[in-house]
Amino acid sequence: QVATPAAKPNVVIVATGGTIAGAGATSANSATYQAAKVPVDKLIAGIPELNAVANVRGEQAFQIASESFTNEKLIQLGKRVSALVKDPGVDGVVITHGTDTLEETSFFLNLVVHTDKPIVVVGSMRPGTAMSADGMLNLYNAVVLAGTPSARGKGVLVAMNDDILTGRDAAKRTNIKTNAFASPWGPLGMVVENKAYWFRAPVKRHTMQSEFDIDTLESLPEVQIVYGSGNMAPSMYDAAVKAGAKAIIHAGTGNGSVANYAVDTLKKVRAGGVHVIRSSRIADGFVLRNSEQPDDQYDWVVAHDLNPQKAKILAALALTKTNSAAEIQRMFWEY
Ligand SMILES: NC(=O)C[C@H](N)C(=O)O
Repeated sequence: QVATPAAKPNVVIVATGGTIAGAGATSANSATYQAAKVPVDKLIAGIPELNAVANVRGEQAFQIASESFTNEKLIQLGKRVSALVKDPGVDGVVITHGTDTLEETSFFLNLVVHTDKPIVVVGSMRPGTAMSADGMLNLYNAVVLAGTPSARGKGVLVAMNDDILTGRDAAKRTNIKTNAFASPWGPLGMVVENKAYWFRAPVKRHTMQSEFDIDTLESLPEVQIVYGSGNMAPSMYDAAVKAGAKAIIHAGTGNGSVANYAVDTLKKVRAGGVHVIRSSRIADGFVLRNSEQPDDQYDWVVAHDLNPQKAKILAALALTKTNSAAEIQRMFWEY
């Protein structure tokens, strides 16, 4: 009796642009190129091996370098992904994305799309025209992962440089090398030769367990980041408030520390109804309540292990639900 081959999974690639869709003048241009040039159908046609692992079709959501993402684009992308995963004919979704803000988008989708189907965000550090371009294998691995049943229920995933990272933690650590992405808590696993190997699973709330739902979201409150350093200008916080921020992420030095000459300004910001959330500018930051500053007394929030750009995403979503600092802090512990 001849075994019938397992049906190939149906995977949709939603393209947004980035270097994975980039093109350089010569094959030696690995760092000088134009992002967001190659359309999704050409990306797919460039990897005929995809046909062996999944039934793939592409959609072009945007064609931008990801530094140009906005809240409106995040919501538009989230709604499209949410609609796709509701389709019983779709087994998984891959999103091709620039690497600059890939970590924000992957965390956002991890928080707002209610599905246990694999959603895999992927990018590349070199354009497809460069020697040793990384986009082809990254995209191939992402499609393999999106069609892998064991990838279900693990939240949004990031497939870069053979690693499987959680969309919650994945962060860009360098702007030139192909091993650009890492998580403070390590990868979940690896994709090697069409197969996903798992070594850990996420424990924070995501997707199906999330209280945030893209289907009920139409906009996000303004949140801005102020970068901490020596010789700060406290007026930067006032400028963020003037720009309409409903929360300010303080990307502090070390423990999320605040310069003594800036504390009064931040206390005034809080007194004016804008939330203050202490994160850290360092890689792998970990900010504890009442360390360095009396957060309880000032009614401030700490970002826990979330870097400033990820804290910005969660703070914006939190503000769609509550204006209580205590409730916002609960969300930073749980997601
Ligand atoms: N590697 C990349 O994708 C960088 C590019 N600036 C982007 O984020 O779109």
